[in-house]
Amino acid sequence: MPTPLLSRRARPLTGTLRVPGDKSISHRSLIFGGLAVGETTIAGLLEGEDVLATAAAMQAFGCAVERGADGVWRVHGRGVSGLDEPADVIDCGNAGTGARLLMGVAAQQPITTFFTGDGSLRRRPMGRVMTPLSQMGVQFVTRAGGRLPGAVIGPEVLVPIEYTLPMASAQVKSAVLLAGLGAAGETTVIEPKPTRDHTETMLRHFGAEVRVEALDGGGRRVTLVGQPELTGRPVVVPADPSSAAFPAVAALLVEGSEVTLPGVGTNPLRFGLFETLKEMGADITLANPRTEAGEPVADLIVRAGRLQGIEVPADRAPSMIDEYPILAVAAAMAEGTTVMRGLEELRVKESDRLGAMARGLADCGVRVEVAGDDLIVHGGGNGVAGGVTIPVDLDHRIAMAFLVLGMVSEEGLAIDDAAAIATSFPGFADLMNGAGAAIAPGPEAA
Ligand SMILES: O=C(O)C1=C[C@@H](OP(=O)(O)O)[C@@H](O)[C@H](O)C1
Ligand SMILES: C=C(OP(=O)(O)O)C(=O)O
Repeated sequence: MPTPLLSRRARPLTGTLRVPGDKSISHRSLIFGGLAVGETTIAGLLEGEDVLATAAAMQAFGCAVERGADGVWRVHGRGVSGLDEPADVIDCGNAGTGARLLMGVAAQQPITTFFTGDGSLRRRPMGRVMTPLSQMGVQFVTRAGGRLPGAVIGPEVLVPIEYTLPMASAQVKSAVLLAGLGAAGETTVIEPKPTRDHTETMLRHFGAEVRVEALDGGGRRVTLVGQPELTGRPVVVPADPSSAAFPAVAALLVEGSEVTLPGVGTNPLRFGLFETLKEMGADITLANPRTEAGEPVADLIVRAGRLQGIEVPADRAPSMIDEYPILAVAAAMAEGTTVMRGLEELRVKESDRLGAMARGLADCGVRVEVAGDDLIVHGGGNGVAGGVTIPVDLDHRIAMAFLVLGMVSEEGLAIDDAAAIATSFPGFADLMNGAGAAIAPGPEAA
Protein backbone atom coordinates (compact mmCIF):
# COMPACT_ATOMS: atom_id res chain seq x y z
CA MET A 1 0.00 0.00 0.00
CA PRO A 2 1.46 3.40 -0.96
CA THR A 3 1.86 5.92 1.87
CA PRO A 4 1.23 9.43 0.46
CA LEU A 5 2.50 12.46 2.37
CA LEU A 6 1.48 16.10 2.20
CA SER A 7 3.95 18.89 3.01
CA ARG A 8 2.36 22.25 3.88
CA ARG A 9 3.94 25.65 4.39
CA ALA A 10 6.46 25.36 7.26
CA ARG A 11 7.08 27.60 10.26
CA PRO A 12 10.66 28.90 10.48
CA LEU A 13 12.89 25.81 10.88
CA THR A 14 15.04 25.88 14.01
CA GLY A 15 17.15 23.63 16.19
CA THR A 16 19.86 21.00 15.95
CA LEU A 17 19.02 18.31 13.43
CA ARG A 18 20.99 15.07 13.52
CA VAL A 19 20.91 13.53 10.08
CA PRO A 20 21.68 9.82 9.73
CA GLY A 21 25.02 8.24 8.85
CA ASP A 22 26.62 8.41 5.44
CA LYS A 23 25.14 5.79 3.10
CA SER A 24 28.26 5.29 0.97
CA ILE A 25 30.50 4.83 4.02
CA SER A 26 27.94 2.60 5.76
CA HIS A 27 27.74 0.12 2.85
CA ARG A 28 31.52 0.04 2.63
CA SER A 29 32.11 -0.41 6.36
CA LEU A 30 29.95 -3.56 6.38
CA ILE A 31 31.62 -4.90 3.23
CA PHE A 32 35.19 -4.25 4.38
CA GLY A 33 34.34 -5.59 7.83
CA GLY A 34 33.23 -8.80 6.13
CA LEU A 35 36.39 -9.02 4.03
CA ALA A 36 38.63 -8.45 7.06
CA VAL A 37 39.86 -10.90 9.66
CA GLY A 38 38.81 -10.05 13.23
CA GLU A 39 36.26 -7.59 14.56
CA THR A 40 35.13 -4.36 12.92
CA THR A 41 33.03 -1.97 14.99
CA ILE A 42 30.84 0.58 13.22
CA ALA A 43 29.49 3.59 15.12
CA GLY A 44 26.88 5.77 13.44
CA LEU A 45 25.91 3.24 10.75
CA LEU A 46 22.97 4.39 8.62
CA GLU A 47 20.14 2.03 9.59
CA GLY A 48 18.32 2.63 6.32
CA GLU A 49 16.91 -0.10 4.11
CA ASP A 50 19.71 0.10 1.51
CA VAL A 51 22.38 -0.49 4.14
CA LEU A 52 20.39 -3.13 6.04
CA ALA A 53 20.19 -5.07 2.75
CA THR A 54 23.99 -4.97 2.53
CA ALA A 55 24.25 -6.16 6.16
CA ALA A 56 22.00 -9.11 5.28
CA ALA A 57 24.10 -9.81 2.18
CA MET A 58 27.32 -9.97 4.20
CA GLN A 59 25.58 -12.42 6.56
CA ALA A 60 24.61 -14.50 3.54
CA PHE A 61 28.31 -14.56 2.61
CA GLY A 62 28.99 -16.13 6.04
CA CYS A 63 30.01 -13.05 8.05
CA ALA A 64 28.68 -12.36 11.55
CA VAL A 65 26.94 -8.95 11.55
CA GLU A 66 25.20 -7.73 14.69
CA ARG A 67 23.84 -4.53 16.16
CA GLY A 68 24.81 -4.07 19.81
CA ALA A 69 22.45 -2.63 22.42
CA ASP A 70 24.71 0.46 22.33
CA GLY A 71 23.82 1.02 18.66
CA VAL A 72 27.33 0.02 17.54
CA TRP A 73 27.44 -2.63 14.81
CA ARG A 74 29.98 -5.44 15.00
CA VAL A 75 31.19 -7.46 12.03
CA HIS A 76 33.32 -10.59 12.26
CA GLY A 77 34.71 -11.04 8.79
CA ARG A 78 35.89 -14.02 6.79
CA GLY A 79 38.93 -12.45 5.13
CA VAL A 80 39.60 -11.67 1.45
CA SER A 81 38.32 -14.56 -0.73
CA GLY A 82 37.13 -16.35 2.42
CA LEU A 83 33.38 -15.91 1.95
CA ASP A 84 30.76 -18.65 1.73
CA GLU A 85 28.63 -19.07 -1.37
CA PRO A 86 25.23 -17.57 -0.43
CA ALA A 87 22.53 -20.22 -0.21
CA ASP A 88 19.83 -17.93 -1.56
CA VAL A 89 19.34 -14.91 -3.82
CA ILE A 90 20.75 -11.65 -2.44
CA ASP A 91 18.10 -8.93 -2.52
CA CYS A 92 19.72 -5.49 -2.58
CA GLY A 93 16.36 -3.74 -2.42
CA ASN A 94 16.58 -0.21 -3.88
CA ALA A 95 20.38 0.08 -3.62
CA GLY A 96 22.55 0.54 -6.69
CA THR A 97 25.58 0.95 -4.44
CA GLY A 98 24.82 -2.26 -2.56
CA ALA A 99 24.26 -4.24 -5.76
CA ARG A 100 27.29 -3.01 -7.69
CA LEU A 101 29.76 -3.19 -4.78
CA LEU A 102 28.52 -6.63 -3.77
CA MET A 103 28.89 -7.85 -7.37
CA GLY A 104 32.57 -6.92 -7.00
CA VAL A 105 32.69 -8.81 -3.69
CA ALA A 106 31.04 -11.88 -5.25
CA ALA A 107 33.57 -11.79 -8.09
CA GLN A 108 36.67 -12.17 -5.92
CA GLN A 109 36.42 -15.95 -5.42
CA PRO A 110 35.05 -19.00 -7.28
CA ILE A 111 31.43 -18.94 -6.05
CA THR A 112 28.10 -18.28 -7.78
CA THR A 113 25.96 -15.50 -6.32
CA PHE A 114 22.45 -14.53 -7.44
CA PHE A 115 21.31 -10.90 -7.11
CA THR A 116 17.98 -9.14 -7.37
CA GLY A 117 16.37 -5.93 -6.16
CA ASP A 118 13.18 -3.89 -6.19
CA GLY A 119 11.44 -2.58 -9.31
CA SER A 120 13.80 0.40 -9.49
CA LEU A 121 17.03 -1.59 -9.11
CA ARG A 122 15.87 -4.21 -11.63
CA ARG A 123 15.72 -1.53 -14.33
CA ARG A 124 19.18 -0.05 -13.62
CA PRO A 125 22.19 -0.94 -15.81
CA MET A 126 24.65 -3.50 -14.42
CA GLY A 127 26.63 -3.74 -17.68
CA ARG A 128 28.88 -0.99 -16.35
CA VAL A 129 30.30 -3.39 -13.74
CA MET A 130 29.96 -6.53 -15.89
CA THR A 131 32.28 -5.09 -18.58
CA PRO A 132 35.40 -4.66 -16.41
CA LEU A 133 34.69 -7.71 -14.23
CA SER A 134 34.36 -9.85 -17.40
CA GLN A 135 37.86 -8.73 -18.34
CA MET A 136 38.99 -10.15 -14.99
CA GLY A 137 37.48 -13.53 -15.91
CA VAL A 138 34.12 -13.22 -14.13
CA GLN A 139 31.02 -14.63 -15.85
CA PHE A 140 27.46 -13.31 -15.65
CA VAL A 141 23.96 -14.42 -16.46
CA THR A 142 21.46 -11.56 -16.38
CA ARG A 143 18.23 -10.42 -17.96
CA ALA A 144 18.47 -8.57 -21.27
CA GLY A 145 20.46 -5.35 -21.17
CA GLY A 146 22.49 -6.42 -18.14
CA ARG A 147 19.51 -6.04 -15.80
CA LEU A 148 18.92 -7.92 -12.54
CA PRO A 149 18.03 -10.57 -11.53
CA GLY A 150 21.37 -12.00 -12.45
CA ALA A 151 24.17 -14.27 -11.31
CA VAL A 152 27.85 -13.52 -10.79
CA ILE A 153 30.18 -16.49 -11.29
CA GLY A 154 33.63 -15.87 -9.85
CA PRO A 155 36.56 -17.55 -11.64
CA GLU A 156 39.15 -19.92 -10.18
CA VAL A 157 41.85 -17.36 -11.01
CA LEU A 158 41.07 -13.64 -11.30
CA VAL A 159 43.05 -11.57 -13.77
CA PRO A 160 44.18 -8.17 -12.46
CA ILE A 161 43.33 -5.42 -14.97
CA GLU A 162 43.86 -1.78 -15.73
CA TYR A 163 40.50 -0.17 -16.48
CA THR A 164 39.55 3.35 -17.51
CA LEU A 165 36.05 4.32 -16.36
CA PRO A 166 33.84 5.30 -19.31
CA MET A 167 31.54 7.25 -16.93
CA ALA A 168 32.19 9.02 -13.62
CA SER A 169 31.09 6.27 -11.23
CA ALA A 170 32.43 5.50 -7.77
CA GLN A 171 30.30 2.36 -7.81
CA VAL A 172 32.09 0.96 -10.85
CA LYS A 173 35.49 1.99 -9.49
CA SER A 174 34.66 0.28 -6.20
CA ALA A 175 33.37 -2.91 -7.83
CA VAL A 176 36.64 -3.31 -9.78
CA LEU A 177 38.79 -2.60 -6.70
CA LEU A 178 36.76 -5.00 -4.54
CA ALA A 179 37.13 -7.75 -7.14
CA GLY A 180 40.82 -6.83 -7.42
CA LEU A 181 41.27 -7.78 -3.77
CA GLY A 182 41.05 -11.41 -4.92
CA ALA A 183 43.51 -11.06 -7.83
CA ALA A 184 47.26 -11.67 -7.56
CA GLY A 185 49.05 -8.52 -8.71
CA GLU A 186 47.95 -4.94 -9.19
CA THR A 187 44.48 -3.81 -10.26
CA THR A 188 44.29 -0.24 -11.57
CA VAL A 189 41.29 2.01 -12.14
CA ILE A 190 41.76 5.25 -14.06
CA GLU A 191 39.04 7.83 -13.49
CA PRO A 192 39.09 10.78 -15.89
CA LYS A 193 36.90 12.71 -13.42
CA PRO A 194 37.48 12.18 -9.68
CA THR A 195 34.62 10.46 -7.83
CA ARG A 196 34.04 9.86 -4.12
CA ASP A 197 37.09 8.14 -2.63
CA HIS A 198 35.62 6.30 0.37
CA THR A 199 36.66 2.91 -1.03
CA GLU A 200 40.29 3.95 -1.35
CA THR A 201 40.25 5.48 2.15
CA MET A 202 38.71 2.38 3.64
CA LEU A 203 40.98 -0.05 1.79
CA ARG A 204 43.92 1.71 3.42
CA HIS A 205 42.16 1.87 6.79
CA PHE A 206 41.75 -1.93 6.73
CA GLY A 207 45.39 -2.47 5.73
CA ALA A 208 45.52 -2.76 1.91
CA GLU A 209 48.18 -1.03 -0.17
CA VAL A 210 46.64 1.57 -2.49
CA ARG A 211 48.47 4.16 -4.60
CA VAL A 212 46.65 7.20 -5.98
CA GLU A 213 48.26 9.38 -8.66
CA ALA A 214 46.79 12.67 -9.84
CA LEU A 215 46.42 12.89 -13.63
CA ASP A 216 46.44 15.94 -15.87
CA GLY A 217 42.92 17.34 -16.14
CA GLY A 218 41.89 16.40 -12.60
CA GLY A 219 41.58 12.62 -13.00
CA ARG A 220 43.18 9.93 -10.86
CA ARG A 221 44.88 6.60 -11.28
CA VAL A 222 44.13 4.23 -8.39
CA THR A 223 46.21 1.07 -7.99
CA LEU A 224 45.49 -1.69 -5.49
CA VAL A 225 47.94 -4.45 -4.59
CA GLY A 226 45.83 -7.62 -4.61
CA GLN A 227 45.38 -10.42 -2.07
CA PRO A 228 46.10 -8.30 1.01
CA GLU A 229 45.29 -9.42 4.52
CA LEU A 230 42.61 -7.01 5.75
CA THR A 231 42.24 -6.57 9.50
CA GLY A 232 39.06 -5.59 11.35
CA ARG A 233 39.03 -1.92 12.34
CA PRO A 234 36.83 0.61 14.15
CA VAL A 235 34.80 2.83 11.81
CA VAL A 236 32.98 6.05 12.75
CA VAL A 237 30.42 7.03 10.12
CA PRO A 238 29.89 10.79 9.67
CA ALA A 239 26.44 12.29 9.04
CA ASP A 240 25.60 12.03 5.33
CA PRO A 241 26.08 15.28 3.37
CA SER A 242 23.64 13.93 0.77
CA SER A 243 20.97 13.64 3.50
CA ALA A 244 21.98 16.93 5.18
CA ALA A 245 21.25 18.57 1.83
CA PHE A 246 17.48 18.35 2.43
CA PRO A 247 17.22 20.11 5.82
CA ALA A 248 19.94 22.54 4.67
CA VAL A 249 18.02 23.64 1.58
CA ALA A 250 14.76 23.67 3.56
CA ALA A 251 16.36 26.06 6.07
CA LEU A 252 17.66 28.28 3.28
CA LEU A 253 14.21 28.55 1.71
CA VAL A 254 11.86 28.86 4.70
CA GLU A 255 12.04 32.48 5.87
CA GLY A 256 13.38 33.04 9.38
CA SER A 257 15.04 29.61 9.66
CA GLU A 258 18.33 28.74 11.33
CA VAL A 259 19.41 25.13 11.84
CA THR A 260 22.58 23.35 12.95
CA LEU A 261 23.48 20.03 11.34
CA PRO A 262 26.23 18.45 13.47
CA GLY A 263 29.03 16.16 12.28
CA VAL A 264 28.33 16.28 8.54
CA GLY A 265 30.94 14.80 6.19
CA THR A 266 32.72 17.54 4.23
CA ASN A 267 34.86 15.38 1.93
CA PRO A 268 35.41 17.68 -1.09
CA LEU A 269 34.41 14.84 -3.43
CA ARG A 270 30.96 14.94 -1.79
CA PHE A 271 30.56 18.63 -1.05
CA GLY A 272 29.72 20.15 -4.45
CA LEU A 273 26.17 21.09 -3.43
CA PHE A 274 27.31 23.24 -0.54
CA GLU A 275 29.91 24.93 -2.73
CA THR A 276 27.17 25.62 -5.27
CA LEU A 277 24.72 26.93 -2.68
CA LYS A 278 27.38 29.31 -1.36
CA GLU A 279 27.93 30.60 -4.89
CA MET A 280 24.15 31.20 -5.00
CA GLY A 281 24.53 33.40 -1.93
CA ALA A 282 23.55 30.90 0.80
CA ASP A 283 24.45 31.64 4.41
CA ILE A 284 26.18 28.38 5.43
CA THR A 285 28.91 28.25 8.08
CA LEU A 286 31.17 25.25 8.67
CA ALA A 287 31.83 25.27 12.41
CA ASN A 288 34.25 23.07 14.34
CA PRO A 289 35.92 21.36 11.35
CA ARG A 290 37.71 18.14 12.36
CA THR A 291 38.73 14.71 11.07
CA GLU A 292 36.89 11.63 12.38
CA ALA A 293 38.20 8.19 11.37
CA GLY A 294 39.89 9.54 8.27
CA GLU A 295 36.95 11.61 6.98
CA PRO A 296 36.63 15.41 7.36
CA VAL A 297 33.47 16.58 9.17
CA ALA A 298 32.03 19.88 10.42
CA ASP A 299 28.88 21.26 12.01
CA LEU A 300 26.87 23.10 9.37
CA ILE A 301 24.96 26.21 10.44
CA VAL A 302 22.41 27.24 7.82
CA ARG A 303 20.36 30.46 7.83
CA ALA A 304 17.54 31.40 5.46
CA GLY A 305 18.19 34.02 2.80
CA ARG A 306 17.77 34.93 -0.85
CA LEU A 307 19.50 32.79 -3.48
CA GLN A 308 20.66 33.81 -6.96
CA GLY A 309 20.58 31.56 -10.02
CA ILE A 310 24.00 30.44 -11.31
CA GLU A 311 25.60 28.10 -13.82
CA VAL A 312 26.80 24.78 -12.34
CA PRO A 313 29.60 23.31 -14.47
CA ALA A 314 29.49 19.69 -15.66
CA ASP A 315 32.79 18.83 -13.98
CA ARG A 316 31.21 19.47 -10.58
CA ALA A 317 28.56 16.78 -11.14
CA PRO A 318 30.41 13.82 -9.55
CA SER A 319 30.83 15.74 -6.26
CA MET A 320 27.09 16.43 -5.97
CA ILE A 321 25.50 13.78 -8.17
CA ASP A 322 22.73 12.82 -5.71
CA GLU A 323 22.02 16.45 -4.81
CA TYR A 324 20.60 17.70 -8.12
CA PRO A 325 16.96 17.03 -7.15
CA ILE A 326 17.25 19.27 -4.08
CA LEU A 327 19.42 21.80 -5.95
CA ALA A 328 16.68 22.04 -8.58
CA VAL A 329 14.24 22.92 -5.77
CA ALA A 330 16.62 25.61 -4.48
CA ALA A 331 16.97 26.87 -8.07
CA ALA A 332 13.19 27.12 -8.43
CA MET A 333 13.15 29.47 -5.41
CA ALA A 334 16.20 31.49 -6.49
CA GLU A 335 16.12 34.77 -8.37
CA GLY A 336 17.10 34.24 -11.99
CA THR A 337 18.09 31.18 -13.97
CA THR A 338 20.16 28.20 -12.82
CA VAL A 339 21.80 26.04 -15.48
CA MET A 340 22.94 22.57 -14.37
CA ARG A 341 25.16 20.97 -16.98
CA GLY A 342 26.24 17.41 -17.72
CA LEU A 343 23.54 15.43 -15.89
CA GLU A 344 23.51 12.28 -18.05
CA GLU A 345 24.15 10.03 -15.01
CA LEU A 346 20.94 11.29 -13.39
CA ARG A 347 18.97 9.28 -15.93
CA VAL A 348 20.16 5.94 -14.47
CA LYS A 349 19.55 6.54 -10.76
CA GLU A 350 16.62 5.12 -8.77
CA SER A 351 14.47 6.90 -11.39
CA ASP A 352 15.26 9.20 -14.32
CA ARG A 353 15.90 12.15 -12.03
CA LEU A 354 16.39 14.62 -14.84
CA GLY A 355 12.94 13.84 -16.23
CA ALA A 356 11.36 13.56 -12.77
CA MET A 357 12.57 17.00 -11.62
CA ALA A 358 11.66 18.69 -14.90
CA ARG A 359 8.13 17.22 -14.86
CA GLY A 360 7.53 17.74 -11.15
CA LEU A 361 8.70 21.36 -11.13
CA ALA A 362 6.67 22.11 -14.25
CA ASP A 363 3.60 20.63 -12.50
CA CYS A 364 4.27 23.09 -9.68
CA GLY A 365 4.24 25.99 -12.13
CA VAL A 366 8.03 26.45 -12.37
CA ARG A 367 9.52 27.23 -15.81
CA VAL A 368 11.99 24.42 -16.60
CA GLU A 369 13.83 23.26 -19.70
CA VAL A 370 15.83 20.13 -20.46
CA ALA A 371 18.44 20.72 -23.17
CA GLY A 372 20.30 17.49 -23.92
CA ASP A 373 21.72 16.53 -20.51
CA ASP A 374 21.36 20.01 -19.02
CA LEU A 375 18.60 21.11 -16.66
CA ILE A 376 17.64 24.78 -16.76
CA VAL A 377 15.40 26.16 -14.01
CA HIS A 378 14.00 29.68 -14.15
CA GLY A 379 13.58 30.69 -10.53
CA GLY A 380 10.51 32.51 -9.39
CA GLY A 381 12.20 33.91 -6.29
CA ASN A 382 9.09 33.37 -4.24
CA GLY A 383 7.22 30.15 -3.33
CA VAL A 384 5.16 27.91 -5.62
CA ALA A 385 1.43 27.37 -5.84
CA GLY A 386 1.55 23.61 -5.12
CA GLY A 387 -1.73 21.77 -4.94
CA VAL A 388 -0.45 18.77 -6.92
CA THR A 389 0.71 15.23 -6.17
CA ILE A 390 4.16 14.22 -7.43
CA PRO A 391 4.79 10.58 -8.42
CA VAL A 392 7.95 9.38 -6.68
CA ASP A 393 8.63 6.20 -8.67
CA LEU A 394 10.61 4.46 -5.86
CA ASP A 395 13.04 7.39 -5.64
CA HIS A 396 13.84 8.68 -2.13
CA ARG A 397 15.57 11.85 -3.31
CA ILE A 398 12.67 12.89 -5.55
CA ALA A 399 10.33 12.29 -2.59
CA MET A 400 12.35 14.42 -0.14
CA ALA A 401 13.04 17.18 -2.68
CA PHE A 402 9.32 17.79 -3.29
CA LEU A 403 8.47 17.59 0.43
CA VAL A 404 10.98 20.43 0.91
CA LEU A 405 9.36 22.41 -1.92
CA GLY A 406 5.99 21.87 -0.21
CA MET A 407 7.36 23.82 2.78
CA VAL A 408 7.32 27.01 0.67
CA SER A 409 4.12 26.27 -1.28
CA GLU A 410 0.82 28.12 -1.06
CA GLU A 411 -1.43 25.07 -1.10
CA GLY A 412 0.85 22.26 0.06
CA LEU A 413 2.54 19.64 -2.09
CA ALA A 414 1.96 15.89 -1.93
CA ILE A 415 4.03 12.87 -2.93
CA ASP A 416 2.26 9.65 -3.88
CA ASP A 417 4.43 7.31 -1.79
CA ALA A 418 6.89 8.03 1.01
CA ALA A 419 8.15 4.44 1.38
CA ALA A 420 11.42 4.99 -0.52
CA ILE A 421 12.59 7.64 1.97
CA ALA A 422 13.46 4.87 4.45
CA THR A 423 16.19 3.62 2.10
CA SER A 424 18.48 6.54 2.98
CA PHE A 425 16.80 8.81 5.57
CA PRO A 426 14.57 6.95 8.02
CA GLY A 427 12.66 9.42 10.20
CA PHE A 428 12.97 12.29 7.69
CA ALA A 429 9.42 13.61 8.16
CA ASP A 430 9.57 13.43 11.97
CA LEU A 431 12.96 15.19 12.07
CA MET A 432 11.70 17.98 9.80
CA ASN A 433 8.41 18.29 11.70
CA GLY A 434 10.36 18.60 14.96
CA ALA A 435 12.12 21.62 13.44
CA GLY A 436 8.94 23.37 12.21
CA ALA A 437 7.80 21.57 9.05
CA ALA A 438 4.22 20.36 8.54
CA ILE A 439 4.47 16.98 6.81
CA ALA A 440 1.52 14.66 7.42
CA PRO A 441 -0.16 11.66 5.85
CA GLY A 442 -2.41 12.84 3.07
CA PRO A 443 -3.69 11.38 -0.17
CA GLU A 444 -3.74 14.69 -2.03
CA ALA A 445 -2.48 18.21 -1.85
CA ALA A 446 -4.96 20.38 0.01
O1 LIG B 1 29.74 4.79 -4.55
C1 LIG B 1 28.75 5.24 -3.95
O2 LIG B 1 28.55 5.03 -2.73
C2 LIG B 1 27.77 6.04 -4.71
C3 LIG B 1 28.11 6.51 -5.94
C4 LIG B 1 27.20 7.30 -6.80
O3 LIG B 1 26.74 6.47 -7.83
P1 LIG B 1 27.56 6.25 -9.22
O4 LIG B 1 28.79 5.51 -8.93
O5 LIG B 1 26.61 5.46 -10.09
O6 LIG B 1 27.80 7.63 -9.74
C5 LIG B 1 26.00 7.82 -6.02
O7 LIG B 1 25.01 8.25 -6.93
C6 LIG B 1 25.43 6.80 -5.08
O8 LIG B 1 24.37 7.31 -4.35
C7 LIG B 1 26.47 6.32 -4.10
C1 LIG C 1 21.80 7.02 -6.42
C2 LIG C 1 21.64 6.73 -5.14
O1 LIG C 1 21.91 5.51 -4.56
P1 LIG C 1 22.15 4.09 -5.19
O2 LIG C 1 22.85 4.24 -6.51
O3 LIG C 1 22.95 3.35 -4.17
O4 LIG C 1 20.81 3.44 -5.36
C3 LIG C 1 21.21 7.76 -4.17
O5 LIG C 1 21.24 7.48 -2.97
O6 LIG C 1 20.82 8.88 -4.57
